[in-house]
Amino acid sequence: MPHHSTVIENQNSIKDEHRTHNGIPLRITDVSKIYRGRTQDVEALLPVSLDVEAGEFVCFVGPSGCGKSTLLSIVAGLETASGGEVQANGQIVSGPSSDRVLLFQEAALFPWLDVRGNIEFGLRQIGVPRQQRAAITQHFINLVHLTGFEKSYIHHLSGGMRQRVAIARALATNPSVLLMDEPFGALDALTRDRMYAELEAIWSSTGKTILFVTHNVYEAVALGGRVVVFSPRPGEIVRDFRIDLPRPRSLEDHRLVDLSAEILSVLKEAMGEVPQEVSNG
Ligand SMILES: Nc1ncnc2c1ncn2[C@@H]1O[C@H](COP(=O)(O)OP(=O)(O)OP(=O)(O)O)[C@@H](O)[C@H]1O
Repeated sequence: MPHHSTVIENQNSIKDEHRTHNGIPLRITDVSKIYRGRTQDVEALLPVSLDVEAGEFVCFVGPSGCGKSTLLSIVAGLETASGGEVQANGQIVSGPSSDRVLLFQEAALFPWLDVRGNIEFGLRQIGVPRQQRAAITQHFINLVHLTGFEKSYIHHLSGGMRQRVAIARALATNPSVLLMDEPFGALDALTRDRMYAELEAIWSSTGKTILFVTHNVYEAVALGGRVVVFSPRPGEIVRDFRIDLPRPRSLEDHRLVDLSAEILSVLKEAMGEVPQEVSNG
């Protein structure tokens, strides 16, 4: 269980620990998945292997139905693998853990609680004393730029603000891994662009390990230190790109745009589409 009294004071040392300690908090080894149905089975994932280092930001891109969400759920411990295993900090994952938090497109917040109540919910569950709870909650409200909205109810917030509440709630219990399944998929383009900058800043300041699923190659390149490309179902990894663009990233950076185009053409090739430039050349 994370040590909550240190969450705020040691924010920097937590970050340093993640950065300097080059451990492998996530090791995915030959993980495959077949959903067994009454009439037919669905082969969702072929054996997939991936090591993720502490503090890495890894994006998964691939066509709809290629098993990205399935893999994320297996890492979260919410779904069991048909073959292979996931290790988190050296332990085989056999169920959910407060150290690996999953966030979805629908922020899944409690409508009967205000922003503060939502963010402190998890802290209450694990018995963090009131005063400490209040301090940790306020810290994360400030971090996601919701200062002044502590008493707002969820239905009064925009989609982007809801996602920020969800991120703050996930961070409050100090997990080492955030698993994000298309968290910005339902947002308008402008809000989405703002959320990229916010998430990048949050990641930089907290040093969390992030696995981020998206359909959107541009989003993956804007955020990820790695972009892992999946083939169509049954999904397997076709490429693992390192993205060395400087941070904070500018969405107008032509290198970002060029790299997105390159990865998109790899994705299209995996989908059996011949990229335009290639067919013309
Ligand atoms: N519980 C389930 N039972 C049966 N089949 C499932 C189940 N969950 C997912 N599938 C199937 O497994 C395949 C992979 O699904 P998954 O949601 O992991 O893909 P995805 O890449 O995340 O897709 P999307 O980007 O559309 O969310 C799909 O064909 C899906 O229909």
